[in-house]
Amino acid sequence: MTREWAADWLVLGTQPIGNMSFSYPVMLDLTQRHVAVFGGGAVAVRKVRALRHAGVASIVVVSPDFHPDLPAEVRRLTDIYRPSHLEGIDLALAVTNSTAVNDQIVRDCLDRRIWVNRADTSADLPGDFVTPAQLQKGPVIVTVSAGSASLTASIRDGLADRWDDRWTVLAETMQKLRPLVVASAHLPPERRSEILRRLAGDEALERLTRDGVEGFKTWARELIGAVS
Ligand SMILES: C[C@@]1(CC(=O)O)c2cc3[nH]c(cc4nc(cc5[nH]c(cc(n2)[C@H]1CCC(=O)O)[C@@](C)(CC(=O)O)[C@@H]5CCC(=O)O)C(CC(=O)O)=C4CCC(=O)O)c(CCC(=O)O)c3CC(=O)O
Ligand SMILES: NC(=O)C1=CN([C@@H]2O[C@H](COP(=O)(O)OP(=O)(O)OC[C@H]3O[C@@H](n4cnc5c(N)ncnc54)[C@H](O)[C@@H]3O)[C@@H](O)[C@H]2O)C=CC1
Repeated sequence: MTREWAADWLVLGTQPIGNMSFSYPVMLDLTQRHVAVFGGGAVAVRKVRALRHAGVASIVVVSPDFHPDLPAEVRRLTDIYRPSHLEGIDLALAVTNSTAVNDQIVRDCLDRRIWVNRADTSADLPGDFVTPAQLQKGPVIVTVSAGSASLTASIRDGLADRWDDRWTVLAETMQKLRPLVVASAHLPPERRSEILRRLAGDEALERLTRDGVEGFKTWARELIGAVS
């Protein structure tokens, strides 16, 4: 009896959690893009902070009221959502506390081919993307999407605890050295690939452990210098 119940539970457990149709990860450059956020509550505050951190060209928040923590620099439009607010917008976030309004925003964005996120969930009108949890370590951004906000954040925190600080040093070094390797036009492509692999591989990690950051950087410069 217990085993049958357990088996049923396991079968249920294989169903997708939440809406897992958001399955194509991208990293967006929004520095030339115009974003509209509909709703001015706590979720808007979090999303606006992340957008500002990403250097978005312009953000407008449209809402009848605004949370006190909403960044002061962001443009505010005291109004309820209207389709005319979508003019000139590249990306929209439907974060009002009304399912019907969020539905309408998603519909209007689909009609206009504007990419849209919604903070609540809907099977019929899910929008185009969800915002994952993120962990930033120097130039490295790790994102997590698990189909449940709390699980997503918890996995992100688990990854943060397991972060190897040597990866941050590798990424910072690679940011400087990769352009030099790529610009070495006289090097055969396979040699360039080999150098880039060595700068990112186990040997690089071992050098960092053994020789410290400065020793590693000297090795990396020599590796490039020897062939350029
Ligand atoms: C589908 C998605 C849509 C989207 O927003 O894109 C969505 C939906 C919903 N979130 C809800 C609740 C909460 N979400 C958070 C926090 C975060 N939520 C984020 C993403 C997403 N949330 C997308 C899925 C991402 C994925 O899994 O792939 C994070 C990762 C990124 C971000 O948005 O910044 C950010 C991490 C912040 C961090 O960095 O720690 C907190 C905690 C807090 O507020 O402090 C709570 C309260 C606690 C709880 O309930 O878990 C509810 C129920 C609302 C209700 O009760 O009605 C819904 C609706 C529903 O599930 O139906
Ligand atoms: N994705 C996520 O991480 C989370 C999502 N949620 C969902 O997001 C929704 C919003 O959450 P909160 O910001 O905490 O709610 P909130 O109640 O603090 O804010 C909602 C905002 O929407 C505005 N609004 C209402 N009707 C509007 C309209 N027609 N046009 C423009 N703005 C309008 C309100 O005036 C208010 O400023 C919740 O109802 C919930 O479904 C909630 C928590 C986390």
